[in-house]
Amino acid sequence: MFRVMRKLPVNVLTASSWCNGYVQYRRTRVMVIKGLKPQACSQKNYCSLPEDVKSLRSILTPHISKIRNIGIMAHIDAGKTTTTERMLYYSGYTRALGDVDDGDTVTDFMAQERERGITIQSAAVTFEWKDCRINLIDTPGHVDFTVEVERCLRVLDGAVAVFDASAGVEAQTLTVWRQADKHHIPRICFLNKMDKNEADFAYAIESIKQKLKTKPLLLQLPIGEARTFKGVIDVVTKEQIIWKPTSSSDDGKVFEQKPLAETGDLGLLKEAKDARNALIEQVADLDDEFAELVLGEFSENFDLLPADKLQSAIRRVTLAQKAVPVLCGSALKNKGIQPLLDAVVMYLPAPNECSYDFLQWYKDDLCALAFKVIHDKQRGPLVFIRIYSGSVKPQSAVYNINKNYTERMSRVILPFADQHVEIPSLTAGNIALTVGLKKSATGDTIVSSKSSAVAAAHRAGRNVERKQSRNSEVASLLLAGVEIPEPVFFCTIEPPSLTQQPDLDNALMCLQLEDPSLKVKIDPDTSQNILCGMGELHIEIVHDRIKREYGIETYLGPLQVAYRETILNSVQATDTLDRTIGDKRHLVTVELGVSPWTGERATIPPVIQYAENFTAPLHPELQEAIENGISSASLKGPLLGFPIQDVAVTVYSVTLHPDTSLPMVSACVSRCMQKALKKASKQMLEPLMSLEITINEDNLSTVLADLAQRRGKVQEIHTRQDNKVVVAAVPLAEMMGYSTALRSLTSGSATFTLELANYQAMNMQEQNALLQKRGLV
Ligand SMILES: Nc1nc2c(ncn2[C@@H]2O[C@H](COP(=O)(O)OP(=O)(O)OP(=O)(O)O)[C@@H](O)[C@H]2O)c(=O)[nH]1
Repeated sequence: MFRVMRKLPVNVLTASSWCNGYVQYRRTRVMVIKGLKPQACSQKNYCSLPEDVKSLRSILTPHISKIRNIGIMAHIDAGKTTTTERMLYYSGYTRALGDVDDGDTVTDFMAQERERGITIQSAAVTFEWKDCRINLIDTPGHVDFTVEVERCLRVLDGAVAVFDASAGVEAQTLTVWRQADKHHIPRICFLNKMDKNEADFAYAIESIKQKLKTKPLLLQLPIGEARTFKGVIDVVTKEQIIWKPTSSSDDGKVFEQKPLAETGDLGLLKEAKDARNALIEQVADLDDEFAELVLGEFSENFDLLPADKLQSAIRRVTLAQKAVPVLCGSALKNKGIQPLLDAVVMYLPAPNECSYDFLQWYKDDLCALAFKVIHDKQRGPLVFIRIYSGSVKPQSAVYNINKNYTERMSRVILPFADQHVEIPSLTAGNIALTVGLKKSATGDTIVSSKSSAVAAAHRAGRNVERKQSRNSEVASLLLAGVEIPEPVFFCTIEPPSLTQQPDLDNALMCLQLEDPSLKVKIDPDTSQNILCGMGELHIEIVHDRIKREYGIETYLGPLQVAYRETILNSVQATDTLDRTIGDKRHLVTVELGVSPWTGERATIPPVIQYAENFTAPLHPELQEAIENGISSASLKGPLLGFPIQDVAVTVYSVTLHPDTSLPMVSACVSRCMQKALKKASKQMLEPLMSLEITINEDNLSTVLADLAQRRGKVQEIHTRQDNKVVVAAVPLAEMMGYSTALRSLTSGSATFTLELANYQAMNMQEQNALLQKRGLV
């Protein structure tokens, strides 16, 4: 029935740590699903549920308790891809074991994409294991407070952490582990590469204890070491599981599982009993219900304790994140993956076992999070959504809270195996691929209607209709979505010829939907496109993607820091605009004042107040025109034209000739505000970054000396394992090329993360130097 799916290893460049300004290029294997066009299609490229595929039918409407939304996280090269591939193979998702070694080039990849009009990356693959539906969600390999990682972790209910058993916990494992801690995600550890000569089970366990500060629950012990590694002892059931090649295949599908008591291997049996007793004691320490059971009925002989009682207790402590089950195997040698899948089903939570605060606001209404957008050249954007409550149906209108926009979801698809199965509806807990949502971007929250959002907001104690409600605070409250940091770098981007401008605009629009940390603006003076991103390499990667994926060779202007401007004193101004257009006289006089805003939180849109003597209630359209004028003036500060921050505007009076149009009012307000800003004492604000560098002690003094030259202020130096961790605040302007500089200072042994802390006032000397550089002093 299914066409063969082949996984093509393709090297592409992916951005990892985008929002910290520190991006690493990495070669990633992208899953390309071949034979997309199903055989029994009701419509082109779509397939209704094939009648003869019973298993499909059974998993299309699983009970929520039978769903697992999981991710696989790992340090680079720990075996994430190989493990995932085996999972897909044993579940029947793929028909052949994929080739993990590098092979095809990016060009081949692009050719594939062109040929079929779509590339399905492994953003979320759905497969069946036992009677559960597993949605495996891709998590990026390199992570550190990134939008990419945030969006993935946001939709995961559980995760498998894969380790190289010869290396134990590596740097990136620590980072992803911390991220998962932050999102309270229950985990299972898989010690991979047990076939390697250097594999060391005990060492890996110790490093999990020491470095991750967690309690590993040894659910398995390896049988054999390195080349002789052939299987595992299941500590919970006291069984041995041995993978033996058959005469026809060595794909690991066949394995032998039997109680150790029957094998006659007394050594292994003793090992299993000791490990089981230790496990029971450990779990009893963490779970009162289990402790009662063990100390009562089974205190004399733990051997009599049924495996299912122990499994239930392990599940409870795993979900409570008091401990982490550990399994082992060798993905490459096809050993240990089926028990790992069993453990995913058994110990990781179903969506209804995870608590999400915002669910109470929506009750049974739809609430879903768009977590990935991919572009299909024929069908437009395909949006992956995680449904938290309610359900989605094809041909239904949905409301996007972030965009304040209602749009139609034309199709709901389950990307199952190599088929896109159209489904009539999908309920809470599921991951769906939707067609028709043209404006929805990564991180947006989708609900059934605007009134449903308003009702949810009321339940959450907020009023969505209020003017201030579109601010990010309320949006994130309603969505519990992904927090998108403000871009801190920008540059101009131009197509090779004006005829390609529409193509470039389209490419930029598509990329923005996929990557919410990328922003594109138009320079009002030059009409050039301005690309705003989170770091030097973020912008480089966007540049590269436009070339590779859209075939446009663009030119980037010099990279610049996104400064802001503010004022230090209160000033008033008056302005009059008097123009006659045709037979109409547009006459308006505006009087307003600007002053520094001293609220708790920094604000970019100016805080607008109306003077008390503004007696007559303003017509809403006139008010909108006035406020439009204020916001347009605030985008261009009086010093260098950067946006204004922390300014309050008081409108004293607006006097109009009856024929005056609203755009004229906006223009006059804008001009008057610019006049006021110019009169005030002005201050440049620069982005201040918080920097964390992990280095070995030998490099500490060199790195500190370099930081001092970059106007960095060291806030803390502490020890992490054998390394020193330096925490500092450094102006972004001093961090250009830091990745290369740090590499050369430490011979490549250091790593760093960079995050926007806030905007700080520049001292007069620095400010003058900057203005001088721009020829303004
Ligand atoms: N010996 C051994 N090698 C393995 C095992 N699993 C994976 N490898 C090898 O380790 C290398 C990296 O494996 P991948 O599966 O690509 O690891 P990854 O974590 O996905 O790597 P990135 O995507 O680059 O982060 C490949 O050469 C694999 O063949 C294993 O169980 N044993």
